[in-house]
Amino acid sequence: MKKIVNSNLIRLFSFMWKDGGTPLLGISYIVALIILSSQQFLFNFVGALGLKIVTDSILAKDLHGLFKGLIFVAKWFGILLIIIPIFGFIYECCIIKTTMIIKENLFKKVLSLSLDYFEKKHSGDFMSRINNDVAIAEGAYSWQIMMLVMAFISGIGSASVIFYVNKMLFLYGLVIGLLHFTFNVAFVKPLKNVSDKIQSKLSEVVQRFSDIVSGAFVIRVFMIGEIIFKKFMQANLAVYRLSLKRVKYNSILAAYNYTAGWLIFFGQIVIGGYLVMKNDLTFGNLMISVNMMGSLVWLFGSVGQFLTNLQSSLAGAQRIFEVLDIDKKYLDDTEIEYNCVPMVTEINQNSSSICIEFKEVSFSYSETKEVLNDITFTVPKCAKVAFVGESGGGKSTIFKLIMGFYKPQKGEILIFGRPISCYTVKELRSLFAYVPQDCYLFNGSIYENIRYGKLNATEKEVIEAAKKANIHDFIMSLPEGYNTKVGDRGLTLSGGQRQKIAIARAILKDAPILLLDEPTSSLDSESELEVMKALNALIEGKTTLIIAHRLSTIKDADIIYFIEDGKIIEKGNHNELLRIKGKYANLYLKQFATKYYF
Ligand SMILES: Nc1ncnc2c1ncn2[C@@H]1O[C@H](COP(=O)(O)OP(=O)(O)OP(=O)(O)O)[C@@H](O)[C@H]1O
Repeated sequence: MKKIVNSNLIRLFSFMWKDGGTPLLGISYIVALIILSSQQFLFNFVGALGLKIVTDSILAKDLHGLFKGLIFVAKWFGILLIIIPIFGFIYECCIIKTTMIIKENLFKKVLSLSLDYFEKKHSGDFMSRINNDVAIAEGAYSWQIMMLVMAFISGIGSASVIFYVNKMLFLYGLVIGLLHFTFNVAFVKPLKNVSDKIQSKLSEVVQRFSDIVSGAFVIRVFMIGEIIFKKFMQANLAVYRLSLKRVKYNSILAAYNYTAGWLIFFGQIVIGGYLVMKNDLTFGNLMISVNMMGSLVWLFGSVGQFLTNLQSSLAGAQRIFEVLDIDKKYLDDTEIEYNCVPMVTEINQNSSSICIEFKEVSFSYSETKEVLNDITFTVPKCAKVAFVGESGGGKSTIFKLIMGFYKPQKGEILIFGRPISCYTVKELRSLFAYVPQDCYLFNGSIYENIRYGKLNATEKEVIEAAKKANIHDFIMSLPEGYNTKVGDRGLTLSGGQRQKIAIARAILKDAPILLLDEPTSSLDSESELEVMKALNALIEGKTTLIIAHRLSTIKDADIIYFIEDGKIIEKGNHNELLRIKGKYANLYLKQFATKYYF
């Protein structure tokens, strides 16, 4: 536990020095931390000295001494009142900057992760870590560390002053403080346990919220709102019950601390008063000791709680570090894994008549099930090649391998005659334009969304691409035209309009290979026709790989591969496949009959 506290704390502080931080930030933070943590002791000390001067002067009927005490207090409080806000401001600036740096590092890391990682994790988990855990971790380097340092400076400083004033009162403070510490520490573990449980349930609550946003459409169509709500309420109620438990512990502790504080105070007055009566202590020194005892008792009473709070915050930091430390194998930088020196020569797209070649490729996501089984095929340059077959056959997996998201366990994939392992990720991805089933539109304008295809495209190029994709007239009919903002996930546009924007984006990219993953599957026949027109503009002169369930869209393909259980079981063009009366013909006739029937 100690090691985790130490290493996570040091790592949190390290963001002030490196990975975006600077020595100036680190030094400013430490100086501000020390000054702010000393403020309580300094105020108490100045106040206590002032009180001593004033009470001793009152008892001696010394008016001059009374004024001296007043001036002393006013001078030092004035100085502190100027210094503390300045360093408070510097401290807050350091905290805000550090949190920004941590978020920046997290964002960069999540951006660099491979598709594989996202396919296995719930997006709500990332959201929870970025929102909740960053805020929790911030507690560690903002107020928790300050409270801890403050308790130590104040407690040890006060103990020294009391020791100097009177040994008996010091002994009383020490014994009573240790008893106080023991009682408070008894609550630390149960409080920590309950806080940890609340944290993990809160993450579940965030995930449920993420479900109702991302799955808004499905929830409504399937009318599963009630069941999703029940699941949310399970987590929400758990947070409520655990929070009540925490409140119960905190209430008992607060009542004890309040009572104990007064009893300690009275005990001190009684012992101190006795010493004053015996002339072993001046009344002024009793005042100093009364003022200082509060800090000593505070140190003993709260250090356990402060350490626990710090530990909880560091658990939040640990969850952030888990993301930052995700293994290299999950980084979207396959060349690290492929262990192949990238070629320095330009990719020669004209050197071969074959665009893509799979040579006895086998692949599985896990050890239990082989998804592609010794698959061999070619895609000639500028051809339109379709992949059809039953769901789960491995069609999308072929696309993922081509784009380098995964590497095959066996066999070789060549693109323009060059092994995929010898491409850098940048080289490889520049070869493809991709139109998925359901296009993701980023928060922002339609113009920005199309321009993601080519970041340095001119306005003319963007408009040209939209015209080719047959979406320009629609965009111009919107009140704000190309500047129209698309909502989160592009929900304000129809499926067909979103697809056409994705096609315009792909046209703008002007890549030699097109990957179309069932681009019309979610559309009605009218929109399908429209999108197919747009696709024809995109396909012209390119090598096109298309996954299709609706066979009407790929009748004109040069080659059709029928995939089943990770194997190619039929190959040919539409007419050839119909002639052999195999699986393709069967599927086509089924779809044709359905269409005819309806
Ligand atoms: N990230 C993943 N991790 C583990 N298994 C996966 C993953 N993605 C796909 N699979 C599994 O691999 C198999 C092939 O999936 P794939 O998506 O390639 O099929 P498909 O032919 O494209 O199906 P569909 O036509 O339904 O899109 C399926 O059994 C699927 O469950």
